[in-house]
Amino acid sequence: MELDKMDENDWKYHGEGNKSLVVSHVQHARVLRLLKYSTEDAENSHKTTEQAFRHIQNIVDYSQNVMKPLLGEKFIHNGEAVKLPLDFVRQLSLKVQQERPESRCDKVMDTLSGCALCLPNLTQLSSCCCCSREHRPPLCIEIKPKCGFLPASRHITKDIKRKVCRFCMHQHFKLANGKWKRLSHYCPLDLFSGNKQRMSLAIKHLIEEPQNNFNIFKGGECIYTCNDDADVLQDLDELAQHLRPYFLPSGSLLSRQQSSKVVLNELIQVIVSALLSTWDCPRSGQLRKTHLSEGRVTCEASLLHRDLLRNGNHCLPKDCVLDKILSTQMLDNLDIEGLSPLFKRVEQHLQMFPKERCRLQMDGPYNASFLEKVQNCPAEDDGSIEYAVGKVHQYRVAMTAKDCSIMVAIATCGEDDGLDQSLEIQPTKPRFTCSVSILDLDPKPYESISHQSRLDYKIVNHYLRRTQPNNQELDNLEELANQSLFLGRDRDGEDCTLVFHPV
Ligand SMILES: O=P(O)(O)O[C@@H]1[C@@H](OP(=O)(O)O)[C@H](OP(=O)(O)O)[C@H](O)[C@H](OP(=O)(O)O)[C@H]1OP(=O)(O)O
Ligand SMILES: Nc1ncnc2c1ncn2[C@@H]1O[C@H](COP(=O)(O)OP(=O)(O)OP(=O)(O)O)[C@@H](O)[C@H]1O
Repeated sequence: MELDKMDENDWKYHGEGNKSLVVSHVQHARVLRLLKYSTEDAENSHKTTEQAFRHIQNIVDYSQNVMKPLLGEKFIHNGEAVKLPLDFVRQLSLKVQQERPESRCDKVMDTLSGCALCLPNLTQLSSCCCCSREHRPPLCIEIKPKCGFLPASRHITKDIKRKVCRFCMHQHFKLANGKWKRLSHYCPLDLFSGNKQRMSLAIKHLIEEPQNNFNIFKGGECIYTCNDDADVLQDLDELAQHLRPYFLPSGSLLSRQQSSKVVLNELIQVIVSALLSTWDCPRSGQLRKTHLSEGRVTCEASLLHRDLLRNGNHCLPKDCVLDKILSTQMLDNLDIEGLSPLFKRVEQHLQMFPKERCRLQMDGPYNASFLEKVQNCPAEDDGSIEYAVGKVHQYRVAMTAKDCSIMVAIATCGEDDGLDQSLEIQPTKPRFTCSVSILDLDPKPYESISHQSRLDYKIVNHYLRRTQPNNQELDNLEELANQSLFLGRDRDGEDCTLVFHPV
């Protein structure tokens, strides 16, 4: 990419989240990820290009030096912080504006700094030689799985948190607040269970109600996502028509309705296989497995039949993508309730000794020493600031793993195609090669921990009110709220990307 010859016509809108907007190159498998900020911050922002560049470089460092060792080399793709010509960025912003979903237009793209993150386009298989010979463009499935376990911390004051997972409780809160109009029946604990039946159902529920947890791309174009108009149900038949050439032989005599069922089912099986694959030893019969303790793998809100939940196999092949994400999420072993007093200890320490912020790496740098603090935090609280900081760092890393996305790129391949480093799955069915990546590995700001505590309270309180009126636990919650450690302003009114808490 020649930075001095950037032309907005070579780029198109690809997608966006809460903090960044992504454009893809029309020919090369590259994307640019540009930061966004709220309109009020646009007026007040006095950030220099150097600060913006540092912010993006921090994201790169965190992904490379912290998340990559934890999640596995093979799933993480290095990005590069780049400085773009301002004129190009302004033209690009105008060009993509009309493509943006209304629900994301409360924030604007950063057109002031010219800084961005350049990444490989993960919706396109990078290591597959067969695409050149195949007419079918690669498919890519993006899943934002969210938190896959029930907390077991002794600090938990609300028993419901040991029974119903955060995602399922959060659904009710989101519905009440108008974020979504229908409940998703997806349960992350089913996806992370390692049990193929449970995983298949989890993916079926994602397809039925994708919200912001599921997208499908074909040849790099998004063909299936959540409708901005949440009243409209997803068109599964249209999706099946897109998928038909990949999963059904061309002469198939099945009716349209039958074939829809078959292809969606095939898609689900391919996704399950990819999520369970251990890239290093795909055909080894002796895969190591990660077992979770029984109580932590089933959510009472999941729609699955209790027998399946009780009797199923609950383990993930060691080192598959779900295993890596789950074990990183589980670095949060105190729950926000156990972390809050430690966060307060750190806050007080920093108030007394502001210069310690740097030594303790509260905002980075994200280097080997930061990772060392995460990995070698003492097991027991010895009352030290080092312990508190270690747990805060672990919690932030876990938050990143709870909010990342998985990209499963698949392509069909002919009989004689080589497989390179991608993995052949389902050898007896139409043949696919597949690559799995993890994206959105940004550091979560230290300050966001106070928001997490308030949000946790709101989600649980709302869920209990909704499902168990007149519950004694609510009185305890009220009391807890009054004693709340965090009296700061709610993030609902302050969330923004370019606040530049130096991360
Ligand atoms: O707190 P959660 O679980 O609602 O997660 C937020 C996500 O909401 P979700 O529940 O997935 O719809 C939220 O996603 P959406 O904007 O709702 O698509 C963001 O990913 C947010 O991260 P960040 O603050 O932008 O870095 C996420 O916030 P963090 O908690 O990761 O900071
Ligand atoms: N390297 C990539 N290749 C292809 N698509 C990408 C890539 N990075 C991001 N995307 C697409 O852009 C979307 C937004 O990116 P991303 O999730 O990083 O944004 P975000 O603002 O950090 O999200 P969040 O709301 O979780 O904070 C993704 O959901 C994905 O569809």
